[in-house]
Amino acid sequence: MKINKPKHDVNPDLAKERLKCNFNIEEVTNIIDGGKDKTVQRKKIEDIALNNGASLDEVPEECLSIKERYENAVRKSCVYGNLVRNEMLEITGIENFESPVLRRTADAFFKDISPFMLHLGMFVPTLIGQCTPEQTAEWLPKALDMQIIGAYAQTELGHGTFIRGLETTATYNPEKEEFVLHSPTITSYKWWAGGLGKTANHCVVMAQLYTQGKCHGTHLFIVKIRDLDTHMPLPGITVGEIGPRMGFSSADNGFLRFDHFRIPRENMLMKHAKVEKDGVYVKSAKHGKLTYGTMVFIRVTLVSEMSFNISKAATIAIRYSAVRRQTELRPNEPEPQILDYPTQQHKLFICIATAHAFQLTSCWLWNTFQAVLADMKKGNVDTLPELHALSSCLKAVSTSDALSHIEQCRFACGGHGYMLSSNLPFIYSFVAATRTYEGDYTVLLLQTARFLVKASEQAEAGKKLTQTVSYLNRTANADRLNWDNTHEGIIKSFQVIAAGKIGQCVKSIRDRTASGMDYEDAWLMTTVQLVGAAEAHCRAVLLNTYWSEMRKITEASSADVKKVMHQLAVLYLMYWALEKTGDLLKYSSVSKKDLDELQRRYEELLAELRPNAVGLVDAFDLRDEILHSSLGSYDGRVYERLIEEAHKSPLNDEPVNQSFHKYTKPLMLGKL
Ligand SMILES: CCCCCCCC/C=C\CCCCCCC/C=C/C(=O)SCCNC(=O)CCNC(=O)[C@H](O)C(C)(C)COP(=O)(O)OP(=O)(O)OC[C@H]1O[C@@H](n2cnc3c(N)ncnc32)[C@H](O)[C@@H]1OP(=O)(O)O
Ligand SMILES: Cc1cc2nc3c(=O)[nH]c(=O)nc-3n(C[C@H](O)[C@H](O)[C@H](O)COP(=O)(O)OP(=O)(O)OC[C@H]3O[C@@H](n4cnc5c(N)ncnc54)[C@H](O)[C@@H]3O)c2cc1C
Repeated sequence: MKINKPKHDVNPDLAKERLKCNFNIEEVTNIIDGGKDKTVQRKKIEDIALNNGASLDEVPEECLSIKERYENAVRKSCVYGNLVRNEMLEITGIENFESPVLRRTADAFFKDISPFMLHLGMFVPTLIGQCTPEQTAEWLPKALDMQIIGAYAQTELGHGTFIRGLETTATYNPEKEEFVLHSPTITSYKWWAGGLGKTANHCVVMAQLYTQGKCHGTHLFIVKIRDLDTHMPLPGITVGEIGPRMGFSSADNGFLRFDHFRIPRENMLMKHAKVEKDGVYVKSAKHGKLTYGTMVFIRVTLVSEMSFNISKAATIAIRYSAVRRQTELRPNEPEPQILDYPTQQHKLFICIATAHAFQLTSCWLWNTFQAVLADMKKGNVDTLPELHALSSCLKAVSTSDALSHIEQCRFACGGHGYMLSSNLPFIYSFVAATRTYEGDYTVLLLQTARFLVKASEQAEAGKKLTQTVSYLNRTANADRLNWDNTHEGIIKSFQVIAAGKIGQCVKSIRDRTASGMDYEDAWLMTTVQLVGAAEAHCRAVLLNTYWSEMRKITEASSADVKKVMHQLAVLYLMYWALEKTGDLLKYSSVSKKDLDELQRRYEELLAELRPNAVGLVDAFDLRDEILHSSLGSYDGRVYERLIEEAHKSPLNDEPVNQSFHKYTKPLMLGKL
């Protein structure tokens, strides 16, 4: 397999690691990609993206000023967007414009983020999901062809989570057949939308719809905010960038204020509800939350996005750990590779397993999402609540886990991991945002908890539940599970933990209402437990899905690949069992002896996986251009690259910085 042709000789330690690998790397790559043909397709697309010199930066992007960074990112986005439009979509098919493969190639162009990301990431999906056929015909081709560039402006300065509390108004005027968009307060400024500040000329806006003197709640509108020729903001629009932030530094997150800004009636996105010419409001949707569809879609895609980010961090940290040597174990012996330390393996091997767990779960979630869309096309919205509950908890837990694993990867690289040239800080700050955007962690787990409490009550009433909560039917009357030290036993114990926690929440709410509290207060008082219950449910889903999908997907694999994939999944089960020993002790008959045995097996498994660690991250097949890391390149020439990157610092442009003459010398001479 032709990958990552090294420019230099490979670091000898890394070369030795590759000889130790005892499975076929390409076979695992094919599994991750979803099949051999998909690997071939991905490589073809990567060649198109990466053989284009425009992705290269002469000066590292982090060394540029805010303006230069943005301008450079726009330059690269245009080249990249053009490649997507003219060459890559021909290979994936236009319907796959958001394929993870395209997403992956974007990383070769942007260490941080493209100002166009939200155009493809949210604006286009909103047009696809919220327009009537006529509206789709009007706007979608222009958006896909980049003739119009859009943002998704929902969040306001005063409200992000509570969508019903948004203040922007869209008031219908039947005489002119127009909506008037207005921002009535300072807190109603649209805030945060990616690409809105300087890049977009259109945006989708979430606003409270008023017609015939009545408010009908939040609806979506497409709004042209800038002149397409001059790019000047239109009269009635105040738009700008919100200022520097922790990450997302090469994009332009924006603010937007409307001053009685008029748009045609046809600009309301009318798939699920419409306003007739005379102002009559007509709702066609069978479910009240279909205007939130883009968020559900993005939550679903974020699970695969997290797998990708963990795989990048794990590749960097494991290759580095094979090269780095530190501390004598015994006098006069060579210092070991830090990858030989079990504590290092504990930090890192879970990252490989988690990347696989999230990848397989994301494929399964994607299929569930497609099935729900198909149901909805037939007018059946019954499966939506389960999808909402699933996508909410998987988004929350996958982003949160990804963040802590990526931080562990940085810790695993010691001081060098703190360097921007390692790329770990970029990956970390990018993923840090995902825990908040598209629904904050706690808020989304509480959405799942609502579903679980209802499901638990239905199980209690003897109703048969849907697949992801069917364990509540089986465990409704179980108190403590008899511990069974098998893989299936661990998965079952997580289902029992989830059932136990949900049951405890239901009991707390009931006890509180019985003692006179109203339901809202009883719910509020129980929210700490409810978040824990939803997390436990999510862990049960993740463990079960990873295990069963891994077994399915490796059915036809070679024995060595089957073995290593199996080892990773077992590691994942054991890691979480050991992380949650308190819960196991509470909800199962597990003993101290069982837990000691589990710990011993876990430590043995780390040692068994050790020879395959580099092979496993090579199987992610992340080209150097995508990794952007001085520590994680395929050739492992870590120290040479660190020195090379240091020389690129603008502070090294001259031997003496002018500040010496201006400030330091006068201070030294007492002349300041
Ligand atoms: C050219 C270069 C390009 C380069 C790259 C290209 C590739 C890019 C590809 C991919 C990358 C993608 C990147 C994405 C980047 C995203 C950036 C960030 C964007 C944003 O953040 S947008 C804003 C997101 N905002 C939120 O998520 C807000 C969170 N809040 C909510 O979702 C809701 O308000 C709520 C769920 C918390 C509560 O809503 P509400 O008050 O209205 O509802 P409730 O009363 O609580 O519930 C009532 C009822 O409804 C159910 N419900 C709620 N939501 C949904 C839903 N979405 N679907 C179905 N049902 C829902 C809820 O459970 C209740 O049910 P019950 O009554 O209990 O039955
Ligand atoms: C990098 C980035 C990009 C973004 N891009 C976009 C974009 O393109 N378009 C867009 O519209 N928005 C965007 N957002 C906004 C984002 O969607 C919101 O910030 C997010 O949904 C969280 O809402 P909030 O900021 O109002 O947080 P808040 O809701 O104010 O949360 C603050 C704290 O309060 C807690 N909290 C809030 N409500 C509850 C509750 N009911 N129960 C318990 N705890 C609660 C939360 O858990 C959190 O700890 C972006 C945000 C970021 C960081």
